[in-house]
Amino acid sequence: MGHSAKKQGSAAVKILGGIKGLAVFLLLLSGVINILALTGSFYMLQIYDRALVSGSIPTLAAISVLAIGLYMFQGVFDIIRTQILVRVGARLDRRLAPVAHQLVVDMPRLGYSTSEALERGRDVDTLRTFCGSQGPIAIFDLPWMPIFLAFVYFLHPTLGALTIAGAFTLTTLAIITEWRTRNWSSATMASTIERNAIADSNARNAEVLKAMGFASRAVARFTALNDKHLELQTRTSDISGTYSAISRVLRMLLQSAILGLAAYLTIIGQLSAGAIIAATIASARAMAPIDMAIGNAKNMEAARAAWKRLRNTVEVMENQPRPMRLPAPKSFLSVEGMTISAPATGRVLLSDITFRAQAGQAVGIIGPSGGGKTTLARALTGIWPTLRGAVRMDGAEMRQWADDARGVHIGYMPQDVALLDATVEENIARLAEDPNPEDIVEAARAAMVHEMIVRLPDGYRTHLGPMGTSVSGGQRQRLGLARALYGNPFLVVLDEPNAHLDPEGEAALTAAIEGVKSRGGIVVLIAHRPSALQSCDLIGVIQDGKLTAFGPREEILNPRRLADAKAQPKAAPANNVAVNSAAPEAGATAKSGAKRSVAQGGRP
Ligand SMILES: Nc1ncnc2c1ncn2[C@@H]1O[C@H](COP(=O)(O)OP(=O)(O)OP(=O)(O)O)[C@@H](O)[C@H]1O
Repeated sequence: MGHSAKKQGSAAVKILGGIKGLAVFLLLLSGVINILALTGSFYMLQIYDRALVSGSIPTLAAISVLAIGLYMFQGVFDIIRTQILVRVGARLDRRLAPVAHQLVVDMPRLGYSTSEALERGRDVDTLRTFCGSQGPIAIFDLPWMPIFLAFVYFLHPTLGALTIAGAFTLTTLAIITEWRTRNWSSATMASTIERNAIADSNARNAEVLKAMGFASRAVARFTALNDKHLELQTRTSDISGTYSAISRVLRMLLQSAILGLAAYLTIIGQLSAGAIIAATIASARAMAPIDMAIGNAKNMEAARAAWKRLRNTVEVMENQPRPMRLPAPKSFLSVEGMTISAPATGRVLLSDITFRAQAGQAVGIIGPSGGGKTTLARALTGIWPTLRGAVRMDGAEMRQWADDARGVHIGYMPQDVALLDATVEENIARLAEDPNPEDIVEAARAAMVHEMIVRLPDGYRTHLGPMGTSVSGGQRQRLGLARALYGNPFLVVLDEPNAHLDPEGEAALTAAIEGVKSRGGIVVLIAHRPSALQSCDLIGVIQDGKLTAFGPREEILNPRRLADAKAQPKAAPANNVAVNSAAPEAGATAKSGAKRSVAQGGRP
């Protein structure tokens, strides 16, 4: 507990570095503003008890000039305070936005919905907006309340006692408001995420909804969640609105009570006439921050929750070790007893996978749908961490590389290639700031997509639109291949790269694989169609989360075995035949094959 509190403290210190000093300054500035806010009360006292009694116009003029001067000072300090708060908000935003966005990028990969991830990004907005609102002003004014209480007490102890009782009641009300809105606010937040996740999913499936005419049902599903969200929001607003109204009424009641009590004290000769108004003004001013805090309870709670989440995020990010820079890998890839679980559910998807490939080799991974091939690709590229065992490049485990440094040596083409909302050039060069055009063209040529790109309206500078939707499925895959090959990475993982490819595209793919092999890279190719496996030296079969066979291609894709498999009556689709039928048998030999190939450094 103590340890984690200390860590949280250090995260907070890091974010708030420099801002804490400003907060102390703001607190002192608020003190000055609050003292100056007594001007009105003092003015009343002086008018009634001095100017009117003496009947002196010069006294009246002098008091008035002094009061105007003090009011102006108060105004100037108020402006300074607001401007500082806005800048504190901006500074927090500048510090937190990159961390929050890093989280937005990381969360979907770990099984969270994109809308939940985006909500974390909005936390920064919430915090910044709060800094520019009345909320922090109320917080900075609250500690100075005793000034006004003391002033009223000084006028008459009974008036002071009444004001203190009022302040106590209103503070209790503020605490109850905060406590009552807290749970509702988090429920409202959860419902916002749920509703936005459905909106996001509907938007992504727009074409399917239109084509098969179930858009209205999708809208109805969204509407139901939206109704739930609105109900929660209404309740939260009802609660804070009710308490805000109660607090306002109480405040008015208190003000009248003070006026009445002051009048009574005047009648019985214990108070001057000027003190009646002075006491009323000062007590109203004492209550103002509490009232403001209650009025802003919803925003305060939202900001508090946002701050807590962001602070925890910073803490997690801060505690990640910063790995040392390693030399570029150039010899081998080894997977050693690797077990992978789904980050979101913890379900084991791949267990005890072991194989090895040397520089210049291509490994084909085949197996039935849902067997775990994509999971393997995610593990090899460091997208998902290993639960047990390790993936190593030249002996160094994936986590020993910082993401940026490792990524340079990895080319990855996912099953569903989605491109960034950027130009062709930026997409291929992985958003590199000042990429070498020759490298981009080299990657494009290797993916045989250069000719296609130069025919686009703006060539390499063509903007691809959201998710790269302005190019065809096949073109997108070839651009994805070019991006994977950019910078000649050591390990190129291609997840069913031939799914949308025409014969020309397949030829490009084969040439690209040969290219990577000849320059001493390693290709891991996940494929359904055996035709794509020609360039592979090794083949692994992944079934039910296990590597059931691994060895030289000729051994695993034995033509006799294939023929035998085809002859079997229950043969599945051609591309799965080799996998489904040959695997168990191959598994027996290839498991030893796998061991042999590991022992021999992966050479067939
Ligand atoms: N993000 C995820 N969270 C939880 N389970 C997952 C996730 N992704 C995949 N799975 C599960 O892991 C198993 C393996 O999936 P994977 O995508 O690796 O299969 P695959 O062999 O690539 O299949 P295909 O050939 O159809 O692409 C499946 O049972 C799937 O339901």
